[in-house]
Amino acid sequence: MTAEKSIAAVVVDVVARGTDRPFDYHVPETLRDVIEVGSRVRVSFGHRKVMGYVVRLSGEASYGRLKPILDVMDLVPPLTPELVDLGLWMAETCFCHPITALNAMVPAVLKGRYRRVVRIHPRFAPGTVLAPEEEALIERLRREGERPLETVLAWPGVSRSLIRQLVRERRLLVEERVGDRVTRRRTRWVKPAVSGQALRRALDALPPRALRQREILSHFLDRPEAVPLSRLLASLKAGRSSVDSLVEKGLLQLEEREELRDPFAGRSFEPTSPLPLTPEQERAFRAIVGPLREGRHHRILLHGVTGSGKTEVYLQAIDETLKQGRQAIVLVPEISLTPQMVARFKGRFGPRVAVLHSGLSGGERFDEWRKIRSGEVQVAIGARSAIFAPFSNLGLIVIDEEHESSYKQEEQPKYHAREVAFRRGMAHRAVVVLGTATPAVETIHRAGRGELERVVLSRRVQGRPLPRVDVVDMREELREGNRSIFSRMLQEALEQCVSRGEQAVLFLNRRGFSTFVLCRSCGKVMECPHCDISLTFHRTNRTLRCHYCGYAEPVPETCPACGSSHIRYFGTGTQRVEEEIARLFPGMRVIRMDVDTTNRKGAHEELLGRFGAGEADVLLGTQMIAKGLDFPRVTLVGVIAADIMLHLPDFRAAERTFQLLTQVSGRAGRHDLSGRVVIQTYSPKHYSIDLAARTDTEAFYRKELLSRKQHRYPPFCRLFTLLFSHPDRQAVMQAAFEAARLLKQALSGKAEVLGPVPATIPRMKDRYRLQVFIKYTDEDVAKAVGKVLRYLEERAEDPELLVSVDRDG
Ligand SMILES: Nc1ncnc2c1ncn2[C@@H]1O[C@H](COP(=O)(O)OP(=O)(O)OP(=O)(O)O)[C@@H](O)[C@H]1O
Ligand SMILES: [Zn+2]
Ligand SMILES: [Zn+2]
Repeated sequence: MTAEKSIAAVVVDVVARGTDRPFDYHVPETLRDVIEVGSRVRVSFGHRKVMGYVVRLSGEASYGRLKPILDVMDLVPPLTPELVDLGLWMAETCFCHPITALNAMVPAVLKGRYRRVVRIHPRFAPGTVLAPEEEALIERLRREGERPLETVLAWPGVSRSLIRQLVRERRLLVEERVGDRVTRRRTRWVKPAVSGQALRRALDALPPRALRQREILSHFLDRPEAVPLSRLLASLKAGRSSVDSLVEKGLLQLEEREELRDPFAGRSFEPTSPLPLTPEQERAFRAIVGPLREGRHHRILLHGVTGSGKTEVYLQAIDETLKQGRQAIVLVPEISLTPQMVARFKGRFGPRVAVLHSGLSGGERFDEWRKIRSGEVQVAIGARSAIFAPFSNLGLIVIDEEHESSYKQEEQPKYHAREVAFRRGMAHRAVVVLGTATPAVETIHRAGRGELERVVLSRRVQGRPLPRVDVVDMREELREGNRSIFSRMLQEALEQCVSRGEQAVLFLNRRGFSTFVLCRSCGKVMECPHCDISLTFHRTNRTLRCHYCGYAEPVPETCPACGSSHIRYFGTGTQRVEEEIARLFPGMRVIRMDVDTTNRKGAHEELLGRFGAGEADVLLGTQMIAKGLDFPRVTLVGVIAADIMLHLPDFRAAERTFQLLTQVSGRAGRHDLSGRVVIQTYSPKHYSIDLAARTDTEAFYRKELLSRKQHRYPPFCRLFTLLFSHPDRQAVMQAAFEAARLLKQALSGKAEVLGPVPATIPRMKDRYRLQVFIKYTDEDVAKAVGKVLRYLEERAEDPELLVSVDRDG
């Protein structure tokens, strides 16, 4: 009986006011066997046909007459019921449309694609008189069948008005088709079409000069199983025609098979076996597998210093997970999804691992995802969105470098992978492990309150010491007449390191260095005409670009404000440092890694490979080299300017600085050679820098928590940031002040409403931007905020007004 599947609640692929709830559809008898919660379906919505996801199946309708589900799009639903549930929860907690949340969980190629097709009207009246161009169009459509509208419009003599005319006369139909962008890779295979005996007879009957055909038949006599056509032809040096004639004779047959793309095809990974664990690692391992074996949801913070062997613990815990027939997800920040990291997982688990990273093509990503959905692989490793890997029996979720800000998505749905992991962990009774040397302040706070178990790895493996860290006060350097980017201490250390034949990593925070263009006569800084932000200088093609809207202009010869020709422009920070190294240390070999040198596919990997092979003395780079790297010959780490991030208007500035410095320092002396770190700064006394240098993690978290408590910031409250934007300054002011007033009224006594104040970038893409902050602890506030926003949206009726909501803590 499938009567309980007669009604489907569908979230449709339409983002508009009023569509943020499921709509009921009737499930025709014929589709009841295939439809499931999580299925993608085609439905009519208004006068359109759209894609949607089934979020509930039942036997009762909320309305009398319902429109039918037109089609179920996949044999296996892309979402599991658990993921559907997760999506609806995300929509609610992230203030986004359910469809936005559901779409975020499937590969991009499955998202709806809509196109219009032209075909001949089924009730086309023959015998009517047609103009020659009409005749030609109809004739061609009759031959070729239904064609996309754009294609038809490109045919000679066809215009929009001609089509409109024929549609009105009921000779043509223009229809909307809903599909996706899925492409499948197919290959041709050949196999015998007859028995071995028949093949033998055919072989005997072939004339001796039909050499290739004889060879092909002998091949199948020895090995009757199917082979890819191209492989057969290559191995026998035969041409396609020989196979074709055997197919024509009915001896062989061709078939198409679908092949899953393998982004790592043809690459071998050195197999590795589990290492004997250190006592600390052993304790961490037991903390994980205990609840894993009991099938109990549990949360663990694995707080281990850099180089303490966290990854080995993950690997062995995953091994245990697989032994129990369950699956594991490992999240790593995109930038540390390095070839080294991938090799460690592939080396241990081989083809049981799917890797999801942004370098894959849409098709490759889809295929990796299907291997997960079908159970062909049991481990998924990837960046943030891999948290949605559609496993059905998760045992373990690992989030490596859990403090990384990239785990929070910046666009809708604005989810945090950590919160999603906890929710999935509960649903599957899985263990969630957050691993890092520098936990997020909120994670430490949660551990302190017993919401997570904290397990510490306090030592590097094999008794390797943590590197010695020196802090250099750059103000002092200037006072003593050193105007170089390099302090004397860093210069000396670099020189010594390289002369010993060892390697150095120099780290530069990209934001820190002047990349803008300045007039030295009047002080004007070149700014984007659409955003209140200075333009960035790009040396390679000598342009000024806006990193927010993409605006570009050539570098001016003279100042647009005063006409002076004393224009000073700076290369990107890393380029400047590279030049300085060339000046100070002629002959030193440098590999530069920044957005400019790594935007080509595979460049990242290639540069790291060359550094690992000893082709350079210095690796110079931005954030992207801060973590995950493990090179035995690196003994010096230099931080060019540590305090840049401290001055960002962000309550996490100190936390981020501490984390970054600790992580970069961790790159030095990880193997037999001992390491050294030099941190250059203008604020050596700041606790985030001082305590990072002294590796006094506990003191840092104590101090930071105290400061957050005093200033009332997360984790001691939760924070909403509402961003209002509009092309008109007056309109945005009005909306933001009105919202703040309403919110203060609605939340009085329950939350603190601050603002509106101009956003950090007060104008972007020609839109003025204001922010309102809400600090609260009471969960009901979230609902009230949602209500006020909806009210404002509905009342404003101004399509130009955009409000975005961001939740923190
Ligand atoms: N039990 C062990 N015995 C010997 N070597 C080990 C052991 N565990 C890990 N190692 C080695 O120690 C090095 C550091 O380990 P790993 O990279 O796992 O540390 P980590 O804590 O993940 O580091 P980070 O957070 O700094 O990236 C690696 O080269 C690893 O192979
Ligand atoms: Zn000027
Ligand atoms: Zn701009």
